[in-house]
Amino acid sequence: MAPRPAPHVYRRLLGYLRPYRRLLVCGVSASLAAAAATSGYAWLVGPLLHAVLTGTPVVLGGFTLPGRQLLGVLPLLVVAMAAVKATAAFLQGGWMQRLGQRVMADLRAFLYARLLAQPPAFFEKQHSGELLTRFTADVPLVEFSVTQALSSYVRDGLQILALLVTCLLIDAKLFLVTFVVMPLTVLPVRSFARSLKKVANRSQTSLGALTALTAEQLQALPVVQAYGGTPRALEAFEAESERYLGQMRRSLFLRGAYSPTVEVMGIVGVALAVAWGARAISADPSLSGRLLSFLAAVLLLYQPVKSLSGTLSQVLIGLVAAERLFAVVDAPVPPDEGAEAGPLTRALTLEGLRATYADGREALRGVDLTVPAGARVALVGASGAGKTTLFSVLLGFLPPSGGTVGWDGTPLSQLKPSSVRARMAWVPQEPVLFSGSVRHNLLLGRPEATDTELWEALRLAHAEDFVGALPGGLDEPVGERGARLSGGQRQRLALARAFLCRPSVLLLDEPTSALDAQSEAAVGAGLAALMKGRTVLVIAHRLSTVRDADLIVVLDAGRVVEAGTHAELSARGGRYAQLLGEGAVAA
Ligand SMILES: Nc1ncnc2c1ncn2[C@@H]1O[C@H](COP(=O)(O)OP(=O)(O)OP(=O)(O)O)[C@@H](O)[C@H]1O
Repeated sequence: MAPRPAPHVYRRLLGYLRPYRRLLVCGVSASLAAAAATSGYAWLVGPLLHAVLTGTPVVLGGFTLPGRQLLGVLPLLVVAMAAVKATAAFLQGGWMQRLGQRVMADLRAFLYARLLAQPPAFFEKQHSGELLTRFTADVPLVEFSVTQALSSYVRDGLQILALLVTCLLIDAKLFLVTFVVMPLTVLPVRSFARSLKKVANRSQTSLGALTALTAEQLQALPVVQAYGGTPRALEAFEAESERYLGQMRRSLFLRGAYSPTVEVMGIVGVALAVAWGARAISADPSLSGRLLSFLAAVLLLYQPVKSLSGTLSQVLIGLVAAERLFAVVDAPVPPDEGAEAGPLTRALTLEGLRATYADGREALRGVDLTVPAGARVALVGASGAGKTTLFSVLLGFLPPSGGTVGWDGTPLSQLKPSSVRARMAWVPQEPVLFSGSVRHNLLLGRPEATDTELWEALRLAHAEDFVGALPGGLDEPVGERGARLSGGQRQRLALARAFLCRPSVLLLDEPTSALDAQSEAAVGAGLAALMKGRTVLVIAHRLSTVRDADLIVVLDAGRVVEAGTHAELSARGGRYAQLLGEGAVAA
């Protein structure tokens, strides 16, 4: 994606505020009150101090107060102003924080929804650990740009504006002398912004790489340990961590140097004002009250200016994070539209089907195949022949690069992908379970299923006995990726999940993992029950499955090279017979 200028990104970020306009108006109003109270201080302090010190009367809101009487009124006024300012600041902080949190929750949910709609190819390009940093590191940075920064913009910005206007009204000439240096501050701010953006981008990328590396090593830790790879894993981690620290050091240096630079420029302005003011007072002593007010306003400017300049550097980092978030959000998502697919009643027809991966590798090179409804078709072929790719195309994960797939005669491209998936159940070779309870795992395909239905599915999958024996039954946690269950138990839960979906078409990658004889028998029985009465496409690894299939399709280098029954193909002595001989299909 072409890089966009930061203001564009910020405007887009602020677009997320739209649903919460009322909160924004409340926050800005409270900021206005706080800014007015602060300027009030400056406005009053000069004449009041002048009156107290010299005893001359002062006119306040139409009342003429004698100088001495002010000694009683002054503390009350100061307390009243402070109370207004504190209340307004409290309300403003609360409202703006709430606003920011809501916006961030929306952005996070939007980002997640976009990720969930992406096909597997998207995740091949980016490491999942790196994508996770978008949530864990980038979102909080953006959060700052919207929550605290927005509060700071409104609060400090209004305060600065109000104090500047106060200064101008107190004495226009003094104002010009003091703030003549202001335009000069633009120069360091601009070059600072450019450098900081560059460094922030690099440090976020480096943090992403660090997270990706950590996630991968931890996920595969038993293998890393078994191969004695822990020292190398630590080395790689430390190297990446060093790179990240280097970027952070640069970023912190830039941020650290920025505020003092702006401060020094401000002090130069104040010094000019004092010099000019001192000369003016020596000519006209009545100006002293005005000068005091003016200096009070300038001093009150210090805090909001400092806060705003700190905010600016954080915002720049937040914008870099926002650009990274938007890059994910803007990645095109395949549309989920088209006619609703009904249950398969006639046939699944593949005509000249081709499929090419993003790297240009053509995995299917013109597959012709008809799977009649209710038939069991076994796919066999050497490793890399294209069996899994065929499943990916049927599931809509990989768009065909040529040819068509017909669902009862309707091209798959005209059907809504999610409705086609809802008619299928896919049981991968390695069962995929999530941390959570047995129930949580089963309900994935049909969230509304009752406990009775769950037990029925478990019975059909030959998993009823072992789930019944678990202390928590359906509520028993299965651990991360089902780590607390045996391989055979995991497989049977995956089968029960497929039962619950009541699929019309079953895509099965037959499990061949080294199960002991007893659990293999249980998994086999569950599989047989699942296949009964359904249209089944099974990547077969066992002879019993192949033998029972209505049709055996032999794939080789992305093409169907043979098709027929076990008896026909065995007798032919072609590729199928060769595969049997090589043990690609085991007894
Ligand atoms: N994501 C991918 N990107 C690029 N090429 C891929 C990808 N997945 C698979 N391939 C390639 O496509 C070809 C077919 O792979 P596929 O996984 O469909 O084979 P398979 O028959 O299922 O093999 P196995 O029995 O070993 O699982 C192989 O050459 C493989 O290297």
